[in-house]
Amino acid sequence: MKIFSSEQLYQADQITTEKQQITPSDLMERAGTQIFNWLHQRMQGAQVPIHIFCGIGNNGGDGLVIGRLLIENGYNVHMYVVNCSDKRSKNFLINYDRIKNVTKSWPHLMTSEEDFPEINPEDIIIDAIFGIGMNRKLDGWVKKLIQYLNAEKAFKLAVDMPTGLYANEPLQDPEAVLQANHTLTFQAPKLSFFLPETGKYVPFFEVLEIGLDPEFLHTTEPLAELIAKQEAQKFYKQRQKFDHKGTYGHALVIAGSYGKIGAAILASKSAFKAGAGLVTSFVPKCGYSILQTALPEAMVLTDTEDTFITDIQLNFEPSAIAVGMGIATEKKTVSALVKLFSETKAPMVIDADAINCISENKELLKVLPKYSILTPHLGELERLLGPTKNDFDRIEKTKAFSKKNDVIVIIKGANTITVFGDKLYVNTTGNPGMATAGSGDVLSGVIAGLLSQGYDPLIAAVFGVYLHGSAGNIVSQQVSYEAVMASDISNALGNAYLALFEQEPQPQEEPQEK
Ligand SMILES: NC(=O)C1=CN([C@@H]2O[C@H](COP(=O)(O)OP(=O)(O)OC[C@H]3O[C@@H](n4cnc5c(N)ncnc54)[C@H](O)[C@@H]3O)[C@@H](O)[C@H]2O)[C@@H](O)CC1
Ligand SMILES: Nc1ncnc2c1ncn2[C@@H]1O[C@H](COP(=O)(O)OP(=O)(O)O)[C@@H](O)[C@H]1O
Ligand SMILES: [K+]
Repeated sequence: MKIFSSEQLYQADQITTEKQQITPSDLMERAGTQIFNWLHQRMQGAQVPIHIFCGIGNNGGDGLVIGRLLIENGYNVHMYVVNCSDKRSKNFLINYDRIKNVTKSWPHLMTSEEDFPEINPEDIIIDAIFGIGMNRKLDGWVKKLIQYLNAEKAFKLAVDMPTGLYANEPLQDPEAVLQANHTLTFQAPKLSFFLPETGKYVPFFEVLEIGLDPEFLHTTEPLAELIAKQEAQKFYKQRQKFDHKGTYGHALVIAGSYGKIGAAILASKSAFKAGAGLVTSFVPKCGYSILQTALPEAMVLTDTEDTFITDIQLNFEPSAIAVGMGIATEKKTVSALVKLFSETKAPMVIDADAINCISENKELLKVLPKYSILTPHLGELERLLGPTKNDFDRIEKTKAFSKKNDVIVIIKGANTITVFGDKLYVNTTGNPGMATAGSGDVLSGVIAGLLSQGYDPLIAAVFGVYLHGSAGNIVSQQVSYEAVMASDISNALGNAYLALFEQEPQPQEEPQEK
């Protein structure tokens, strides 16, 4: 699914009205009707008080349409206009006028704190104050209204976006954002829903299609691409009957130091689980017996040094490499990386301490192989790029880094984002159970396993992140978030592949009366 910017959505709006020969207020009617249908299906006429707060722009206009339809269908509706400015939009005014046709009680005009209504915990609040058109900080009584509503226990439903958030710009005032329980967003999710500083205000959302021009939606390069099952399925390469282990490549995992050999085990095992034909682990000498015991399927090569990596000597040509998990940042390790980066032709995943080595020794950037995949968590990323001001600044700096160095960067987190030049891929799988030691090592192994099977680096990155998160979801459903361990995620990779083509359970039909 595509994530469009607010500018693109305005453009889509305009093209749609032109091509479909409808008025903007017809489009608003569609949008409001979608939300009404959503509510009506769930409420079935229940007389719960619904408080609709409408701004003075088109988001407010949507609120007025929703209110009108609810009133027409006999719901218990209380409408308010958050009258913070005289500049009411044309389509707000059209729908303001239409309210007259369905009720004698005109929406309550709010102009100060004194107008804040009483709301009970069982009531419903609909936030149609601002949507994608918010263009400045909320202040004065409007900010107080948001805080007042946040303090209420009533269920809060946001129209298009929670008021106070921007679609694709950083948050200005965390104390002036509506804490919506649910958001119904039009046509495409917004980038801010997926970033840590802003996404926390959008715990649940659904996309409601409003019939924007399909050609525009199809042909426009989006701000980002959301990767869910439907997208992930397209990446999968079917195995052929006469394939043999050579077909799936020989992955090399360079990892571990004294006390951190587990990183090499987790990554090597995950490369196998992702489908690599052969896996060799390169570790300091101290890791030899540990690896041979823990993972008999892997071949093991060792450094001359006992406790850390100093010189990577190979006796084969790997088809993919994952390097850096638990290798520390000793000077000799940095030299070994310079040599590896300069000489190796295989596609590479660069993780953890290998990223830290780059941050501390910028000369490594000069030899970074093209299309390498870097997999930093936020701490590693800040070390690499320097401090960033906010989530959006971080994305822009990562794009610049990716372009300058011709690499793919995976920003790991709740919604991991893969960055390649200006392209962004936002992952939808994963859960807080995966915030556990070693889960990053598993991801590096998975991506190396995909690379070794011949997946293109960008696809290996995006697909690997999806499968890894999916495995994490499968495990957490079995054992709880708390009990997820990295080795469980690795073990669940097989189920993640199977889940890729599993049919979703169909909703049970209501029993029919005879
Ligand atoms: N294609 C789409 O996405 C569609 C969008 N529609 C709705 O239209 C919304 C966008 O409408 P608008 O562009 O009118 O924008 P909004 O309704 O979000 O409000 C913006 C208006 O309020 C003013 N304003 C902005 N920030 C303010 C602040 N902090 N304090 C006081 N005034 C402020 C602006 O000058 C502008 O007039 C969407 O979010 C959606 O709800 C639908 O009606 C139809 C289709
Ligand atoms: N809250 C979360 N939701 C979803 N995924 C998460 C969450 N926290 C962590 N993860 C995932 O777990 C992995 C953690 O990686 P990392 O921090 O490198 O772990 P380690 O260094 O212990 O191996 C990443 O893939 C990240 O996206
Ligand atoms: K809103």
